Amino acid sequence: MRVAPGLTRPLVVRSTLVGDPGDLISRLPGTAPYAWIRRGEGLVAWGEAARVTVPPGPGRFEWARDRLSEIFDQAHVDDDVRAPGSGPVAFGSFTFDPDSPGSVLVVPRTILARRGGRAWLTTIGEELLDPVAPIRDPGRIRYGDGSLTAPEWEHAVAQAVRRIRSGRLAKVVLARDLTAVAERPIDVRLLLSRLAARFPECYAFSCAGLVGATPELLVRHTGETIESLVLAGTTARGTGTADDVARGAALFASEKDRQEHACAVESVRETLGPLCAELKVPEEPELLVLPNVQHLATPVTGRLTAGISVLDVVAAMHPTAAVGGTPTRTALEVIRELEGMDRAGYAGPVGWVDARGDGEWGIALRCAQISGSRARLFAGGGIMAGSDPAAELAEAQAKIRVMQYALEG
Ligand SMILES: C=C(O[C@@H]1C=C(C(=O)O)C=C[C@H]1O)C(=O)O
Repeated sequence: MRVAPGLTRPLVVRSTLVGDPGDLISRLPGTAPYAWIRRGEGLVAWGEAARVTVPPGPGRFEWARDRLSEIFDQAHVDDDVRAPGSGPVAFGSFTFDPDSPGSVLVVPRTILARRGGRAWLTTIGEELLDPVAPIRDPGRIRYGDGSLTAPEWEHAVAQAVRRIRSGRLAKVVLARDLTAVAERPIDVRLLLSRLAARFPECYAFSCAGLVGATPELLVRHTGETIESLVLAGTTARGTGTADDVARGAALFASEKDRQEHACAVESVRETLGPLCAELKVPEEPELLVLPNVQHLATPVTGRLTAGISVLDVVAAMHPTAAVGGTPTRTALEVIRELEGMDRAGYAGPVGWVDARGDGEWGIALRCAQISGSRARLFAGGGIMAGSDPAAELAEAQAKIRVMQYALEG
């Protein structure tokens, strides 16, 4: 754990109600912004009061929770707001693979939040004046292959299908990466504002260089209540209304996609069941229509038995079969073997947690890892016995377009 220079421990935290701050993203000063926003509500943050660098390995979520509790328990908190996300908050990103380095929790120095029509400001230590630097366009973007070319990735999908047909596993999610190089440094705020405007249904997020707009809520924890939105099963948007509706109906009727979705819902039911006194899982999925794709979606709600942190729920749930596969352990082996890359934060949990243990965590999809003028874009899809490599490649490309749009407008 590291406390920022110039700050004393214990941290001195103050949350106060403020007038409507307008568009939250426009208030971000520029360097290393943090964000979690949906439909104009959520949290933006900047600066760094403390950082927990999480070592890889089993038990990493519990380890991170304990280090964070040490910081939060000692803090002097003056909180007039008393809402989920008021008082000290940590933003976090965990790698998909427990054995990969790069998981982190950061307690920002300044947080601006809006929830249910109220807005508040949380500051740690002395209030700093953070001038908002103008947003700059990154200029032309040049793309390149990541670890695998498109044909190599199709080949990996075909191999996954063979492993599934041989009975080794029922489902595996395979992903690929693309590289992007801009003419100038990439301003995360530009990506966030484009994503939030175009994908208001999704959670626009930014944490430690991982930026995206995910439709998939891993878990929202408020008091005793938890919510999750399970996604799996995807089709493209149509060329017109009739085509759009027909594609949605075909997705809903597709046995392959319904089975793929059922795997994801089952993995969530199995992990949340033991934690909940009550768990509601609808019998049938809904259709979630996004600007680029349509998904089968199941909203799950539950009431927790014990007062546990959202990080404990994340620990139990990750990786769901929406991004890993069924059975999980075999799917992880196949992913490591066939993808030829480290997913880093892609498909890992990303979100925030407060000192009460409330928080919101998504699965980091439709995202890119940004570093200066470079980006690594990721997307994938669930592979079943009936998957067609060319169709899977097209689906991954449709998903990757989210971040291409964020970069290019
Ligand atoms: C793996 C991704 O998305 C996941 C896979 C889906 C699918 O295969 O149908 C749908 C939603 C997500 O759970 C991605 O966006 O990269």
